[in-house]
Amino acid sequence: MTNLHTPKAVIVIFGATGDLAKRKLFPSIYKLYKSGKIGDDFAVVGLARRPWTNDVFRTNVRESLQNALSMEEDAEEFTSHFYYHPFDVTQAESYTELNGLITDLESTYKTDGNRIFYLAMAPEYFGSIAHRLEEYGLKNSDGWTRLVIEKPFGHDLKSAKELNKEIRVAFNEDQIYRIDHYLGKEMVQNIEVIRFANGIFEHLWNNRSISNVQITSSEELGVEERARYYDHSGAARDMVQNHMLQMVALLAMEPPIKLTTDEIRSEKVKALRALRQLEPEEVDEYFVRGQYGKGTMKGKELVGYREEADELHDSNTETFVAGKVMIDNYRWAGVPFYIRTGKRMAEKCTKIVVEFKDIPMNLYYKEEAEKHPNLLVINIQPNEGITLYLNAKKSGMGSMAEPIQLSYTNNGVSGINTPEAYEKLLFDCMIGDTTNFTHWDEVAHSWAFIDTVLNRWQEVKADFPNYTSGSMGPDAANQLLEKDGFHWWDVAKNE
Ligand SMILES: NC(=O)C1=CN([C@@H]2O[C@H](COP(=O)(O)OP(=O)(O)OC[C@H]3O[C@@H](n4cnc5c(N)ncnc54)[C@H](OP(=O)(O)O)[C@@H]3O)[C@@H](O)[C@H]2O)C=CC1
Ligand SMILES: O=C1O[C@H](COP(=O)(O)O)[C@@H](O)[C@H](O)[C@H]1O
Repeated sequence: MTNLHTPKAVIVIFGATGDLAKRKLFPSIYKLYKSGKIGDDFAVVGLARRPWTNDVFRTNVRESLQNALSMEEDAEEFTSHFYYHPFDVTQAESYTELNGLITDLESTYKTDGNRIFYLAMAPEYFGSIAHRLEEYGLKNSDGWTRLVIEKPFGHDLKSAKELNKEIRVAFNEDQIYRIDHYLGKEMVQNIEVIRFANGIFEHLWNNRSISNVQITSSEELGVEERARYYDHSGAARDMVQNHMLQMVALLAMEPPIKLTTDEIRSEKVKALRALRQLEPEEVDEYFVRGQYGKGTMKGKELVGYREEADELHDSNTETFVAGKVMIDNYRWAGVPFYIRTGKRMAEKCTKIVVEFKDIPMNLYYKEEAEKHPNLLVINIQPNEGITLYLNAKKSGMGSMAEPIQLSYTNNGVSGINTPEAYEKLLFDCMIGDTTNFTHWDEVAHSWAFIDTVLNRWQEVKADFPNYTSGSMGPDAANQLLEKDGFHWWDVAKNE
């Protein structure tokens, strides 16, 4: 299966017995293998403390493939590339042994000394692992070495800076792959193409033609098994600082002069630099937080966030955020970007609605009729596609108009939680393409923006719970738009 162009590497997964490895990473590597994107010149080393053997690990990998991909077929050959090494990241001697194991595998699998260190572990270990990889010579191979870091990258700007400093002692910026899995989603990657490969949009993509942009990423799931992590994080850190602001950057950036990593990242950074920094007293005007209470979804009674686990009984953590983000530059002055994300909402859906300004005089609708501005809807998940909302003449007599839709559905429609995004990002990492990973400057600007909101929220206790499970969040999220004369477009997710 190997050909000259398939990348070769030993992939070392720190935290290989954990949830992320099982749900996302193993299925992604398998899909790359099955599609021939990676050949036979690879090995995966799984690290974690529990005393597993290679056989136990391989069984675990097979189970993960069965669960994630509902596959029946035997994956014996694939899993033979997987090796398990009991390992405590806090123990120095572990690293020397690991180096020996990797070196042996490099000669067995002819991976040219290429090494990926994937940190699928709690973030408090990121800095020390990077440091020890350097200290114990694991970076001194004949090939390239890359460090993949999961989120969260810090808890605020200060801690993110400290973490970055620690990592940068051992790795250069171009060796660091900070994962934001939204950047691996097909339709998120499509934002750039829709914008810059279509003359009709680029002319209109500014404050003269667009009245507002709405980005929603709603989840039906609650906090699940992640109460410890989530309660320390909350929706602003978990979703807004990274995924939501990355989507804002892609929608707002200027066209890159070339499709190179540096040019694209530099345009995204410029957009993030232009985010209007709020004064603490402005936060309540621009941002709304929420926490889910009990409710019903699809006929099932659900408990509130505070009842999900004992330690959450008086939690002040937000499970919902809506915000108005302003971008103070020539293109976007005066155009609000509304963002909204939360858990236990009515549906699992991520979509972007670009609302165009009304024409000055519309003779084709009755004066009192509801307005039908043109909308461009980018459906990111669960279904993938674009819909353009236009107005056309009602068939028959007269000249009255009616709203119509032009829709494109992506053929590669994927279900929720498929490993697709990780598959693409892992491959990008193997071929050394950092475009769809977040550069430090993007992380820093996003934290600087969100820190103000979080600091304000820390000062003032919220009146939680304030939305029902199965709803679209607190009323205040609707009022945020209503006071500007807009409303959230409830466009169906299939369109
Ligand atoms: N799960 C998800 O859907 C997502 C996770 N992430 C991020 O991915 C990372 C991992 O998350 P997740 O898989 O959910 O976490 P888990 O808690 O499920 O897994 C943690 C892993 O770390 C290992 N581990 C813990 N302490 C040590 C140690 N001292 N030495 C060696 N191994 C250790 C555990 O194994 P053992 O106990 O055997 O040592 C386990 O394999 C986190 O940064 C998270 O924020 C990001 C997005 C989504
Ligand atoms: O990063 C995260 O994302 C998921 C939502 O991802 P999606 O691909 O299913 O939209 C979210 O559930 C999780 O809390 C967060 O850490």
